[in-house]
Amino acid sequence: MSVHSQIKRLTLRDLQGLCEKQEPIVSLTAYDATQARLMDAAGVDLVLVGDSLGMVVLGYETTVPVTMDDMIYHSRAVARGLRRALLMVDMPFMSYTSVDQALGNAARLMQEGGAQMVKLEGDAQQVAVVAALAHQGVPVCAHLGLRPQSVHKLGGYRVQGREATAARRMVEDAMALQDAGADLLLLECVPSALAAEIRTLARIPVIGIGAGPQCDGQILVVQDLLGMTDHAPRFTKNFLAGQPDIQAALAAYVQAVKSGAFPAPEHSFLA
Ligand SMILES: Nc1nc(=O)c2c([nH]1)NC[C@@H]1CN(c3ccc(C(=O)N[C@@H](CCC(=O)O)C(=O)O)cc3)CN21
Ligand SMILES: CC(C)C(=O)C(=O)O
Ligand SMILES: [Mg+2]
Repeated sequence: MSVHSQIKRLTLRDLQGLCEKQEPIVSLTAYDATQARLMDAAGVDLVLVGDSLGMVVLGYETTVPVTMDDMIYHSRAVARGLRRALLMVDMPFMSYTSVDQALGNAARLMQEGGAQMVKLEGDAQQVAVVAALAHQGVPVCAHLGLRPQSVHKLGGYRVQGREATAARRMVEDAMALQDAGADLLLLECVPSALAAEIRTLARIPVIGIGAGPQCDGQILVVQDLLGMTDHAPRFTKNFLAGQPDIQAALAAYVQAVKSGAFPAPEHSFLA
């Protein structure tokens, strides 16, 4: 056995273990091998090749134009940079409209892209797809709240679940996706109290972005953390400010999430 195989690759069970120990799961997006290598070394637990790459890497206005080939190209690069972190990859817009299509595309993300888990934006409509993936042994993260692939339907990137009926529906959707076999929930742009309620009810880890401090883990887009984006959403923070280099910024983010210092109230939506 070579010395290079000594570092253990995290698994879904390890993420569940962190959750049970109440140790926050630290997650970031990555789009290339250099980013992946640096965040892996900094102790990031879960790396997402997000379809946000359409915006922050490719310069589109939304994530809608992103293709399966785009996702696989970047996943392969990120996979080469990781030794410890678990690799999750987004299923892009319209790549999971039926069970058969979702199975075929998840297979490509795992076999060609090196994904250990896939993520899809969903509500109760995606229960059959999540169940089919789970039955085939594909770990799945269900992304609720603000679902950027629906931006043209939503009419903008807004906080979701502010009204009582929408909040109720989100709780029901989260439970339905969990019961269908989802292994993780990701909540984007939801009031902190709603995220806390879903986390209390869920028996699987809940990762938040703009979902307040009471989640089992936190995720950010790496360009926001490094202060590279034009108008970063308010739930982000520039962790490079005051740090000498990118390694130090990544270490500061890991420390801030593990200690519970991030997100602070100004990064959260109170209602
Ligand atoms: N750089 C970047 N960071 C992200 O977090 C991100 C992307 N790109 N692209 C894909 C989606 C789109 N996301 C976004 C984009 C904008 C807002 C935003 O401006 N939100 C308002 C909230 C408005 C309200 O109160 O309803 C904000 O002020 O943060 C939120 C999420 C999150 N994702
Ligand atoms: C913002 C995260 C959760 C995401 O889905 C992405 O980067 O595409
Ligand atoms: Mg995404």
